[in-house]
Amino acid sequence: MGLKNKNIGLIGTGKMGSSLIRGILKSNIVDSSNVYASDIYNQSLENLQNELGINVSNDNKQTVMNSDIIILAVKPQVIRKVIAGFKDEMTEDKLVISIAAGVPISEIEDELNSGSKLIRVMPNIAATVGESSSAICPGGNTTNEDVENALEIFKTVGTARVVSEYLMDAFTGVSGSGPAYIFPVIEAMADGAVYEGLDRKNALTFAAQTVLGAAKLVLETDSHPAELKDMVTSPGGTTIRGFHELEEHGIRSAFMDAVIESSKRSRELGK
Ligand SMILES: NC(=O)C1=CN([C@@H]2O[C@H](COP(=O)(O)OP(=O)(O)OC[C@H]3O[C@@H](n4cnc5c(N)ncnc54)[C@H](OP(=O)(O)O)[C@@H]3O)[C@@H](O)[C@H]2O)C=CC1
Ligand SMILES: O=C(O)[C@@H]1CCC=N1
Repeated sequence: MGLKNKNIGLIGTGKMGSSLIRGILKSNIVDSSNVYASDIYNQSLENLQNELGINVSNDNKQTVMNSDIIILAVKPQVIRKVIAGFKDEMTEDKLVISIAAGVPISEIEDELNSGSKLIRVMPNIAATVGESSSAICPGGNTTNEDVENALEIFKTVGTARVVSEYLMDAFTGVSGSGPAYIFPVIEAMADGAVYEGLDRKNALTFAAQTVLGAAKLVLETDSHPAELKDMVTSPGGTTIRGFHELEEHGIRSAFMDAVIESSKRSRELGK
């Protein structure tokens, strides 16, 4: 039971694949000798091998043959072609985990041999620093142990919970894509501080720590964000002046629309 002595394979070592490899190895749930990775981009493989000591190959079949759990971290647009290339190496004991945005479980199961075990996951790039929030959705042929293994892998890189598949597009909108909506917020807040005379390094550090602190307050207190906002906002003070400015620029609808459009795009990618 558990991941001890299991081999984990990554197909696709781009931004998300390499983020997961780094996160998983940092947690020591498996040894680097238990990790196999393949990609068509040689330089990223060579870098990962030199830096982390994992097994690498240009041949996805090698990864599948050597692995008990195979994480598919290629773009949704190529996932069907990638599966077609390795499906002959699949056996019923192997578990495939797809992190492709939008692509439904039924479509991937159709591409794999019948009876194949599949789990769909939506993590995010904060896996690199152990702070992903991953939504996990098991396919029909998986066992409780498979789900436990997937939870263990994705809990090493942040939080992870099992969700219903019909909500995966919404999780993609808010959490998969979400970090990209917050980075410009941090940069723009730092820009404001630079405008006011702070040096860039301090401006970025203070802006990022402020976002981290605000997120922790939401997660670790039972308070509604509006209540927390009111705690900062003194009557006639500094915060309400800044807040009025944000409201004038339609901050809430901008962020809501970003998540809604991202979720819509996730649904489109599945068609
Ligand atoms: N980036 C993110 O924050 C998140 C991404 N995802 C999902 O993760 C998946 C990967 O995204 P991301 O890491 O951003 O994409 P990347 O393009 O950075 O990584 C994909 C990697 O797969 C490689 N690749 C392409 N074809 C093959 C093939 N036939 N065999 C093996 N490797 C191949 C690509 O090589 P090359 O570049 O040469 O084509 C690239 O290195 C996507 O499905 C995405 O929806 C999910 C959550 C968050
Ligand atoms: O932009 C994308 O399509 C991927 C999926 C979620 C985050 N990045």
